[in-house]
Amino acid sequence: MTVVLTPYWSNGVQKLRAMLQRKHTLSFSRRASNFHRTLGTLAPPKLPKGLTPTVLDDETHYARCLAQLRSKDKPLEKYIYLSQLKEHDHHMFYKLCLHNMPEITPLIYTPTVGDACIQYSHIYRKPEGLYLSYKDKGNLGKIIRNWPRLNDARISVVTDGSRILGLGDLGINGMPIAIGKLSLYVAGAGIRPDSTVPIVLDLGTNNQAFLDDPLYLGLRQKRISDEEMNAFMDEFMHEMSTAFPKLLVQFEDFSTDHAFSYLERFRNKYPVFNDDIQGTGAVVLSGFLNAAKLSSAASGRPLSSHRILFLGSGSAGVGVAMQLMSFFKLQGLSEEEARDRISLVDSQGLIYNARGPMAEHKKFFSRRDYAGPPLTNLIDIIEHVKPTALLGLSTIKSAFNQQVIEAMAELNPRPIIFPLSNPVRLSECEFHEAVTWSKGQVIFASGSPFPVQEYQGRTYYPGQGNNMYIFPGLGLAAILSRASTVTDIMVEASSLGLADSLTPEERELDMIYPRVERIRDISNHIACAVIRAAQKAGVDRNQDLRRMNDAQLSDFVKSRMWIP
Ligand SMILES: NC(=O)c1ccc[n+]([C@@H]2O[C@H](COP(=O)([O-])OP(=O)(O)OC[C@H]3O[C@@H](n4cnc5c(N)ncnc54)[C@H](O)[C@@H]3O)[C@@H](O)[C@H]2O)c1
Ligand SMILES: O=C(O)C[C@H](O)C(=O)O
Ligand SMILES: [Mg+2]
Repeated sequence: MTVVLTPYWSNGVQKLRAMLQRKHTLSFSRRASNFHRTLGTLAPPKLPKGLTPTVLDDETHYARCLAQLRSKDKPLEKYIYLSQLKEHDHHMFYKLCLHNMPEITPLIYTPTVGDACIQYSHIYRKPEGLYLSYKDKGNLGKIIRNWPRLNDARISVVTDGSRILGLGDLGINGMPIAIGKLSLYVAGAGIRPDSTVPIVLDLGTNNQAFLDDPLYLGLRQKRISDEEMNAFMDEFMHEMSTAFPKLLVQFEDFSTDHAFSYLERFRNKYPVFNDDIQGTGAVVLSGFLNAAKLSSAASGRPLSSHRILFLGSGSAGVGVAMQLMSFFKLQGLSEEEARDRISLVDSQGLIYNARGPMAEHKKFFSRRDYAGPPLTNLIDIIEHVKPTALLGLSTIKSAFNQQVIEAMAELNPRPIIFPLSNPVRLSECEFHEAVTWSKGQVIFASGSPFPVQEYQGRTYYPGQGNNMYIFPGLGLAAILSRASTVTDIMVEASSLGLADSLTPEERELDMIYPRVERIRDISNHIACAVIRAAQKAGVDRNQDLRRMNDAQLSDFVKSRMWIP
């Protein structure tokens, strides 16, 4: 056996202990002779004094870390603990994640990551990603090349912090969103930790409280103009593609206008996708496919007869509405007919043509068959549209109140209610409310997690309609197939793959999304579907995968997943 001691010594005694423990179970300082025997001819190294007599073995240390985590009362303290664990021992961090997904996901991701963002400049310990500011313009290439693992980089989540969850403009404090998404890439799809690059673009902030906060880490200036931002983004994307030729870029939490405009500007030039538009669209289409079947089974009405009402018409609302067009097209409806099944509401009420000028992204779904007067009350809108499904991407807490849920339950034996805004405190309604007010009939999915609910002797399982089910598998597929672009068909394939991944037991329980504990299997399933879609579109630069049959492809995807 070859044992190279030097690097372990230089890295510290704890790592030597960990290495030894992985191979042997000996108590290092007490049994030096044993140690000597096990390592053959190597002389026992001189140990620094003062170590614990018990060697850390993985299982005991895992139990210790979990106990340390659980000993903290506040989610934000748990977040800080986990960040430090990740920095110091990323194997243990991901082991904890993988074995406790339902407990840890809400800590490293929504809802706690929202608090971590708000507090970021206060809880900050050390840099955890790449920070590029407007002051660096003209020099972005040099700074990007400072990234220590240039050749390993495969996936970057980039935010400009301008619309973090439903919390608004958080400037440079958006960094934890990029970090959290990438942690889920690693946990959920086995992307190698070394290949992830979290990036925040600091282009100023319009958040006055942050500008006034002496601890705020970002530039102390208002956001730059659209023209300045376009020039910055062009330089940024160009430099990223030359520094990291194999990188996929995920745009995250850009304010709605920029979310749409940068997706259009770059999607045919570089491998990029927008998580809030495309990832959310895919995850909701998937849940809706399963929900509509349950709802139609109860009502006896065909799938093609569903009508969907959206509260919220930003990047997420419109992104989901666009993706749900596929639901109706899959039922044989034309583009026109599909569009007529979808109605959108924004802060001024139902969106219709005669209302007057509107943002570009709202025009497609603006109703032509209604001339006014303006409908601003949600109950009036529900009575007018008679939806089978009500989806919330509005950031308006409690917008789906008792009256709203009861109105939906009156119209439908099994109403579909998806309050998708994040974090949990901005959710349009809570799970227990939807269950109680609909008398147990609701088919429910929310953006952030809610606990399981008992109602009249039955257990109800909330779905989590969050893009976290999609992006890990979609990203893994794009990386393994070396996709030159991320096409709409690939995004749709991720959605159909997810819808298809429920087990018979999950379906039996009326679940519309699979259990998050199975995330790696789900990501594998999604990745295979997306790779096939990339192959059909001819955007796969790694064409070796074309020769594999489905079983071989799935084994290959699994074999490429990093395991802590
Ligand atoms: N579940 C998920 O996976 C997921 C994914 C992406 C975004 N989201 C959530 O969706 C929400 C919206 O994101 P976005 O990017 O579209 O933001 P956005 O700010 O662009 O959109 C919000 C929309 O809500 C509308 N709105 C605001 N107040 C309203 C009111 N009183 N009545 C009706 N409509 C109102 C606005 O007009 C706008 O159309 C956020 O909370 C975000 O966290 C969830
Ligand atoms: O980050 C999330 O939890 C989902 C989504 O991307 C959002 O912006 O809300
Ligand atoms: Mg987002």
